[in-house]
Amino acid sequence: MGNLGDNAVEWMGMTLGIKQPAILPSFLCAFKWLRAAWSRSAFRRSIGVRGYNEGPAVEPESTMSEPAAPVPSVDVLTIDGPSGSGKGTISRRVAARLGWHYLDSGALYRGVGVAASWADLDLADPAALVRCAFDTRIGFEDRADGELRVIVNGLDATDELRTETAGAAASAIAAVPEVRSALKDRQRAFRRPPGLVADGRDMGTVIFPDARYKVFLTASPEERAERRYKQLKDKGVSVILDDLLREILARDARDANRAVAPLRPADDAVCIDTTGLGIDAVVERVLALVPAPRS
Ligand SMILES: Nc1ncnc2c1ncn2[C@@H]1O[C@H](COP(=O)(O)OP(=O)(O)OP(=O)(O)O)[C@@H](O)[C@H]1O
Ligand SMILES: Nc1ccn([C@@H]2O[C@H](COP(=O)(O)O)[C@@H](O)[C@H]2O)c(=O)n1
Repeated sequence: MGNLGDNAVEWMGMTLGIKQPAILPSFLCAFKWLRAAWSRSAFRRSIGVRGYNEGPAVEPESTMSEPAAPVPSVDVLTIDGPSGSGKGTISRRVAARLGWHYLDSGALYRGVGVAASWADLDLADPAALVRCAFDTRIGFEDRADGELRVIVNGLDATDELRTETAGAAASAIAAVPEVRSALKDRQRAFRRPPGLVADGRDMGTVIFPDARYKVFLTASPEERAERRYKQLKDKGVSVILDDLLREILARDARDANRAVAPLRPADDAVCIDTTGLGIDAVVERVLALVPAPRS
């Protein structure tokens, strides 16, 4: 398997079966960055600079059984990318800095996957999975220590959700088109003033195609596996690095090659390769795209 995470063009090349010369992806990414920066600054001039609003960075309680109508006028920053590229970490920090809401869309897929396994559902039974997607209550609690806890059907399932087993189950059910449809409105319901940072695989392409700001994060598979390894080790979970790398590559391949909403950068996304870049540096790179006064 080639390096899946270097940049957006490589992802597209993989999907199309084209092998890109090594230099081309970086060049095209840089070109896209410049083009996007140009159009954003032109747009900014036409509307003026928005004000800063204080607001919760995290959806306090799921509204999933009663999705609100989407509010297209509310600013959205989408952050898509493969597993371990840092979407969750960067999105939470950026949302906190902007005072915007935050949507961890992967937690929805993971939550449904875990609920399906609790109910002993057959992952190959789409009808049962769709029912489960509609019935599962998923809420988020922002802890004082900055950790986001995920509550599935009233139970704190955060630790179970973060396992690679839950990730693989989520990836399997996420390939079922009807499950994706069932979760669409729930995700759009997170779009509320003053703004939303949404992380996932199809935030910029399918769920919020009209988002004003779009980022696609990548990093080499090896670095992503190392990050995950360290993350799990810090939590006292014993894992083997090579196994993690294999699992991450398998999940990336499934997410990128599925028929519906495959993992890929939106045409107007800014690609950031975070290999060798620290968290703070990535946060600043993302914040630089959003022209709002902030602390
Ligand atoms: N730029 C970075 N440099 C070093 N470590 C990072 C960086 N970004 C994220 N990390 C760390 O990598 C780990 C995985 O990050 P995170 O969970 O945010 O990735 P993700 O893209 O949301 O993954 P997934 O899609 O599997 O949920 C975390 O421990 C996080 O602290
Ligand atoms: N917008 C999304 C978000 C997630 N998925 C699927 O869920 C899996 C777990 O997501 P994490 O971000 O928590 O790692 C992921 O591998 C995808 O299969 C999705 O399809 N669309």
